[in-house]
Amino acid sequence: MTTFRWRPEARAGHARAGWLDTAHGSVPTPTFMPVGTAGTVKAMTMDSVRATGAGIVLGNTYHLMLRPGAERVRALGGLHRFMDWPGPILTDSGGFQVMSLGPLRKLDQDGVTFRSHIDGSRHRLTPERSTDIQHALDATITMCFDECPALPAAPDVIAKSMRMSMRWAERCRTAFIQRPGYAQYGIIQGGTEPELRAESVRALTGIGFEGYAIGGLAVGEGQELMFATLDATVPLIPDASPRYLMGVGTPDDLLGSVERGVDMFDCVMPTRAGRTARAYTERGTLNLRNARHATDSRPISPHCDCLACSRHSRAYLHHLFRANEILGPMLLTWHNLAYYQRLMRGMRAAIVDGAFAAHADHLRAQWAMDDW
Ligand SMILES: O=c1nc[nH]c2cc3[nH]c(NCCN4CCCCC4)nc3cc12
Ligand SMILES: [Zn+2]
Repeated sequence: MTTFRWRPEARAGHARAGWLDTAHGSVPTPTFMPVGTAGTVKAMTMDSVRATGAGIVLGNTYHLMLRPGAERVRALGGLHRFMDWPGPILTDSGGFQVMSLGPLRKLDQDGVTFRSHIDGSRHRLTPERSTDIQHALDATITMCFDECPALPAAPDVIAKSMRMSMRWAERCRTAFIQRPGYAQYGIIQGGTEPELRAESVRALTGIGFEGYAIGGLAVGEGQELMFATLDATVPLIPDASPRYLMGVGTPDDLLGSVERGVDMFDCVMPTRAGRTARAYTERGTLNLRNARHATDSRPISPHCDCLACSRHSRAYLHHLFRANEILGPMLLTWHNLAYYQRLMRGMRAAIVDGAFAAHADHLRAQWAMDDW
């Protein structure tokens, strides 16, 4: 019987390398979760997701409750069976997606009523309903139902929103069905206000969760304010608990956040960029639609073992995107996810080897050289 827990392996300042043990296997941290919104990592098979080195993927309550429906996924054996992903799955709780996707929504102290962006049908999410849906999906890690306020916002607006999310966290914890190897994460809110962040951490650790997410960021506040908020918040989270920064981010965001003690990440950037001809490399990004790649026989990256880099040239990817061929997004999404996984593995190895500071300098120097 597996107990859900994060095990430390090595440290470098606030940065940590460890293992996340779950009912669906153990994952090395720090870890990047490919976004599998509607039960698929867009343009990827689950075998190719595994081949990139991913250990855990993210699904979305909002999308899956609208289509195909949580009860249907439960009847078909849960999300692991449905999408044929045997590893751990974390599901976001839906509040953020309703506020950013759902047209016509009404927020009240009890939850949110909204219309589906797919067919306009009416739906309601509450802390209990979101928790029940994530149980029906058989999510390995269930996220609390919260409100992510738009930034910038006045401190009293942030405080009111955070305190409502803390009341919702209590209701989520009550509704959560505890099972060995499964987890529920509280989501820390409080905008960019250190005192409100501290109040939120106290509220959530008072309830007690298997892990803690830093929510309410990557909503336009900018990297400097995001890092300052991490500096004020992460040290207050119990050391033995896994920390997850939601919606982040660029390679530079990931490096700075790992430096500040974050263990888990998710972001649509590598997959969305893969569909829009933007390639991530050790020296920054490339727009492969650009004519300068039309005759370039080199791989996207000489350091990459993905299908695109081992078998094809930049010229071929350029052609595929110019011709609007489906293989373009497939190959480039694979490459971008492989790059993100290689970045996480490299940071982890440097922490274990006691060389993290030097590795961070090397990464930043490389990204500054966009000369290929
Ligand atoms: O506070 C949150 N609670 C629940 N889920 C969240 C998801 C989030 N995703 C983001 N940011 C996503 C940023 N991403 C960057 C690439 C383009 C699309 C948006 N902040 C979040 C905060 C939250
Ligand atoms: Zn590659």
